[in-house]
Amino acid sequence: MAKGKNKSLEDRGGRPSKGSNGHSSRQNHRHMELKRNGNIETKFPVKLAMWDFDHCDPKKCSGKKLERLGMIKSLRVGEKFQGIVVSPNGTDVVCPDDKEIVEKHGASVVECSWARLDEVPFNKIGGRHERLLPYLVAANQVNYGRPWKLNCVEALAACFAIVGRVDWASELLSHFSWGPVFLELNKDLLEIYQKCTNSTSVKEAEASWLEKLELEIQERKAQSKDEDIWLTGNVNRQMNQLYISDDEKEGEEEDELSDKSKSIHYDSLGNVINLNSEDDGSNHEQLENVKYDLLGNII
Ligand SMILES: C[S@@+](CC[C@H](N)C(=O)[O-])C[C@H]1O[C@@H](n2cnc3c(N)ncnc32)[C@H](O)[C@@H]1O
Repeated sequence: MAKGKNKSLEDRGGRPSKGSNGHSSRQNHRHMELKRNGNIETKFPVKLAMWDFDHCDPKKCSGKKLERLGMIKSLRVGEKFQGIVVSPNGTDVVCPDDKEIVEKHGASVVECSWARLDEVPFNKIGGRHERLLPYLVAANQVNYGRPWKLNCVEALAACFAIVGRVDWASELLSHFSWGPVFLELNKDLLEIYQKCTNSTSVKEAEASWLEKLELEIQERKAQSKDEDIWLTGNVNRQMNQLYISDDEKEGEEEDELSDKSKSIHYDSLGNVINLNSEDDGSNHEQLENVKYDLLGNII
């Protein structure tokens, strides 16, 4: 047990500190350890934070990995964040004009499951600068090749890259074997977003990119009448297997999609909007059979 000045409030009989999930959390102990080691908040040039709802397996979760590395701070429900909050609850998208806020106050994310967003008390978290991300494609092993649904480290890196801090984005992603692929995969698009100014101009750039993609898809479909490459599935996803270490493969988080996904469609955040009514979302077995096109639609 901790002694003297290292004793936690809990050890001293005070009220246990709580994480976002309301538990007296191991994270706090980890924070104490990191503080004692002098590691916390010294490992990244700006503040990184997350509200962690403990929906994911700690071994598989990018936010938790950043926490283990001493790079990100866990926030409590009720606590607000001054910097950019990259969140599904945003309305505007991250834009280069956000650079000053990012450099001054940092960036945060909401560590939760995409399938359980309705359990997140968005009114009790967040801040003045909540932002969506524009169209970008995930490189993580769970949602590889899938647009919009980035994991936490990708979301933070995307925010940094859009405001022109690619150096910070690279540094964050360098801790994940697949991480650098995120910047490669999205290089052209990130360069386009970096040339924008405000949220409206990023949305316009996104719209014209999506239009271009849609055209490419139509052209490819027309060209491949006999030999339909779309039937071969998400080529990006297959390629990604090359980048995954055995450790990470073991740690893969299952997606929340069911085998009834042929009738699933997504909104602009990649959320399911017409899940078959009798589907309780519990059947994960067919995940590997789910294929996406470049717009994130199930094919
Ligand atoms: C839903 S969590 C999933 C985390 C995942 N389990 C992991 O290992 O990192 C991903 C978080 O990243 C941020 N994020 C990812 N993609 C986003 C987007 N397109 N718009 C806004 N926020 C996004 C949000 O904070 C979101 O809650």
